[in-house]
Amino acid sequence: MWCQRLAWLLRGRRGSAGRRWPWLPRGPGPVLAVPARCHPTAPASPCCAWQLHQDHLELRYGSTVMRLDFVWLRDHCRSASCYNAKTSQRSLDTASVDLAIQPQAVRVDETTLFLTWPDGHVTRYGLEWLARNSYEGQKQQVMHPRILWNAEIYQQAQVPSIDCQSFLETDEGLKEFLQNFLLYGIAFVENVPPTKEDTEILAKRISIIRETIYGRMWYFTSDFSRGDTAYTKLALDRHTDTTYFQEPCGIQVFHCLKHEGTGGRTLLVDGFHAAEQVLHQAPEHFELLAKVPLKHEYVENVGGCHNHMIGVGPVLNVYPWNNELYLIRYNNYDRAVINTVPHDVVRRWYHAHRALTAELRRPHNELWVKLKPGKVLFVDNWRVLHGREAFTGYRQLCGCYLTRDDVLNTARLLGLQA
Ligand SMILES: C[N+](C)(C)CCCC[C@H](N)C(=O)O
Ligand SMILES: O=C(O)CCC(=O)C(=O)O
Ligand SMILES: [Fe+2]
Repeated sequence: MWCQRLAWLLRGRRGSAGRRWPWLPRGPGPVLAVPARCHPTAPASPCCAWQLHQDHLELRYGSTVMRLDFVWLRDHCRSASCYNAKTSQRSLDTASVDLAIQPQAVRVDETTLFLTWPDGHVTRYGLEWLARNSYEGQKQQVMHPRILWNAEIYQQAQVPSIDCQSFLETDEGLKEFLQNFLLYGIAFVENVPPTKEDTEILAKRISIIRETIYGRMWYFTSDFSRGDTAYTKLALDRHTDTTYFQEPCGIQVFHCLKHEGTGGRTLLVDGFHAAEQVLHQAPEHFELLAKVPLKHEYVENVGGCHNHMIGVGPVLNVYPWNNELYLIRYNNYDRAVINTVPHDVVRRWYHAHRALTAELRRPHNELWVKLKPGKVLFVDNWRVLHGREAFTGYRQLCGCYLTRDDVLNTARLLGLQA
């Protein structure tokens, strides 16, 4: 039996105080009868214990109990022949791993798990690395630390705007800006010269500009030059943009270059805060909004502009392993005919949508700001909804969309979790 060849060694984290445990081979099925215990030498020290099962290794390290599949373990060997540390790429051909592979020997010392495979290859795994990278470890973490807000929470936090020069010329300024942006989903840069060119320089400092049917850097006024209500003086209810793209734009940049008139304030609402309220009040609504796929559509035939875009996806998008929200698609103007939902679900979906809308419309969730020349707003279009009050007079905005991956890339390079 393979399990008889194992080194039956169980050690406390401090190594030498470890004890041997006789683990009885039992043929197929869970092999282990004796529960693994940990024997730390110091009472409060984290400890490590392991147990072998038919297809996985159960490893307890500190407070994390990990179930590590043998194929997964072989696939994640970081030895020089399996992994190129220079490029951080796997060299091992995963398809060459026997899907019934089992380790021949297991050993754990205070920092490392050692596995010997049937061909003699030895893999070492740092215990800290396993705790961070195992499913169980990942489940306990959030991908994106955030502060969900309503108007009061945001205002009380007194999140500062970042000065343009510090944003452009110092890593500290850029990092502070990105930290605010990641936490709240909105961030401001001030003292920016009110031109499209200067706004573009700002955008390029953190990302690559995402060119769309609206162009790269866009200007817009209420001239109805495009077939969309944004190009009028009408009020716009809270929404996210480009819901009709298969991948909605990640970030939207707004710079109001001119407004001679009244009204035109910008409305901002934290979509994740509202969704979280729905989750607590009625989890079945949350689940429907996260499961039911819908289409959004953009049909334009104005002047020389002819476009037809369709995007498919649920209103709420969550990571399945921890239920963490990562994208809200909410635009009642651009929502297409619902033809992807069977009749016995559609009414429940409308109830769920109503519950979310009611949350999004609670006055205490509304943050109203008047954009002024010189103050540039960055909005996480995967999280924060924007809208605007109707206005009079001449109002000109410029801005652009940014590719999300590149904003997060910049944040990670500055040491932020993104
Ligand atoms: C920002 N800019 C004026 C260029 C485009 C506006 C797009 C408007 C569209 N209804 C949507 O929500 O996606
Ligand atoms: O005019 C505004 O302030 C915003 C309009 C809008 O929603 C957009 O351009 O995406
Ligand atoms: Fe918009």
